[in-house]
Amino acid sequence: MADPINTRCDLMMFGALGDLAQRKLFPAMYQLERAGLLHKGTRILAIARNKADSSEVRKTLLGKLKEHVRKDEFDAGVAEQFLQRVDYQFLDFTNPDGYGVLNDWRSKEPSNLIVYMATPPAMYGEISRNLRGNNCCDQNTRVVVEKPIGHDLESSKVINDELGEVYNEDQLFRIDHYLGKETVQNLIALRFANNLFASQWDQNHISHVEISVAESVGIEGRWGYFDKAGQVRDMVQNHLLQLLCLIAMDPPSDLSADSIRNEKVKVLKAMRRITPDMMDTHVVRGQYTAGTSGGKPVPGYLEEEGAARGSKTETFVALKAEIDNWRWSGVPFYIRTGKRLPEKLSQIIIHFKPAPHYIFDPDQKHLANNKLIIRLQPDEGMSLQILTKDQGLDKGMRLRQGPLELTFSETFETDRIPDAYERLLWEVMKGNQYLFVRRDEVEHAWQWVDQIMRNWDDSGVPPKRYAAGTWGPVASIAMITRDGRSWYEDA
Ligand SMILES: NC(=O)C1=CN([C@@H]2O[C@H](COP(=O)(O)OP(=O)(O)OC[C@H]3O[C@@H](n4cnc5c(N)ncnc54)[C@H](OP(=O)(O)O)[C@@H]3O)[C@@H](O)[C@H]2O)C=CC1
Ligand SMILES: O=C1O[C@H](COP(=O)(O)O)[C@@H](O)[C@H](O)[C@H]1O
Repeated sequence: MADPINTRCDLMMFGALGDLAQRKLFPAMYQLERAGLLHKGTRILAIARNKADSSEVRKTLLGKLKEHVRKDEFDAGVAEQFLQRVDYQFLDFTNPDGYGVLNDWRSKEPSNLIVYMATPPAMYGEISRNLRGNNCCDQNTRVVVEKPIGHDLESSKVINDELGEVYNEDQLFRIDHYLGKETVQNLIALRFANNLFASQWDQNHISHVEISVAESVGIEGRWGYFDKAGQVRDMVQNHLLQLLCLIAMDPPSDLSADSIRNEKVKVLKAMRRITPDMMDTHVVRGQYTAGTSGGKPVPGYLEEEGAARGSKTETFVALKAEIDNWRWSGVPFYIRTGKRLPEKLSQIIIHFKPAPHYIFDPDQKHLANNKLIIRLQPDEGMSLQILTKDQGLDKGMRLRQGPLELTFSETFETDRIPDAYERLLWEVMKGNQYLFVRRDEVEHAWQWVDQIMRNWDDSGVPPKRYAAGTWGPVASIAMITRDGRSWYEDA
């Protein structure tokens, strides 16, 4: 068990009554309380624009904790203790004159301050200026901002500039919640603690890599947000490119934030631009139509609540990415992500090249490459597919493929895997930036995805349809089949 934070820090939560705060952030802080990790003096100021008082908001938060914390992890006593830390302040974030009360709250018991902006990103600059204008922040303030930062490179620069006017880079904690997932951090351990893999991790030994992040949910009532974003901005620009970087980066010299971030940036810079002539072979965009999910009928994207007719926003994308550097030359990274796919499943598959000289049954040659399957969620673990001799006198030297299997929950008898936001909030309190994204990472990632979206805008070609409950448009299967390969579950 980790030790509680020994320096007190207080938290101002902007957007405290929004979806993210209620569903993820308060439950995560409740879990830190349950684990005894919060400093006993830590206070939380929930800030939103609903006119309410602290006791009403505590009641609302209690209801949300009951809804979003697993039943066997909910303890009324811990919830009560946690909610005692919470005060509420209503405020229109755009009104600079309202921020004085925040300063009063802060100066009652000064401490290190964390400002969490669970608000639309366009507000980050204004909130920051208003905080500074009212002396609510200083050089020790840590500021947490959510993704996506902007909707393209240009708008992200504006937001980053606005944040940079008030805070130094070492005060900024840009969230990508995938970096808070235990299994994603495990990629660093897998690669750099096991020389077995480190020595095989390049184009000499790996033929291609697959990264799939499939969601069974649709857009969950978030049409207003999602239709402006789409799956590339919502998932690829951040989560999938971060996964790709962790798989592709060179070994960092240590575990410091900048060593890791420097290596990730090198990968992003080496990614080959996808030009208009590559769109047919390297990119597939899709949009779901009516179908089924969990055995029940579900509407298509254009029939979701609040939908506008004729939207071309993608709910699925498959990409063939290439990294032009010494390590990865000629090794495609096939990535795909979508909503309303058959199941929730995030996995990375490393396909190793076959042995240089094959001596077994020619009919079995297709089996002859090892695969490392890294399951990020659910059923976290990994499996190395290796070839052995089929047992029995009659089998000769026939081969069979089987797994060396590591399922974390079984092998390590883990009680529970903490939610990403628990880890991330805990790291912010400790002031560790290694699981957060630096400005140049965000901007290089935008640069790469922007050209894809520009190509879509220029061509005007609509997304390909796929029925909810299927693995995306058939074109995504054709994209990988053309290279003589298949997505792992089809193999
Ligand atoms: N929800 C999610 O699952 C995820 C969200 N994010 C990011 O997190 C951030 C928050 O998202 P989400 O919680 O979904 O958004 P919501 O719209 O649900 O919440 C935003 C909150 O900010 C408040 N707000 C907006 N403008 C003002 C204002 N001028 N004055 C006072 N309050 C204001 C809203 O109040 P009101 O309700 O009155 O409008 C609401 O409480 C976004 O940056 C999003 O991209 C990232 C990953 C996942
Ligand atoms: O950031 C986001 O992530 C979720 C998927 O996260 P996961 O932890 O459940 O895999 C996605 O549904 C959402 O649209 C996106 O904004």
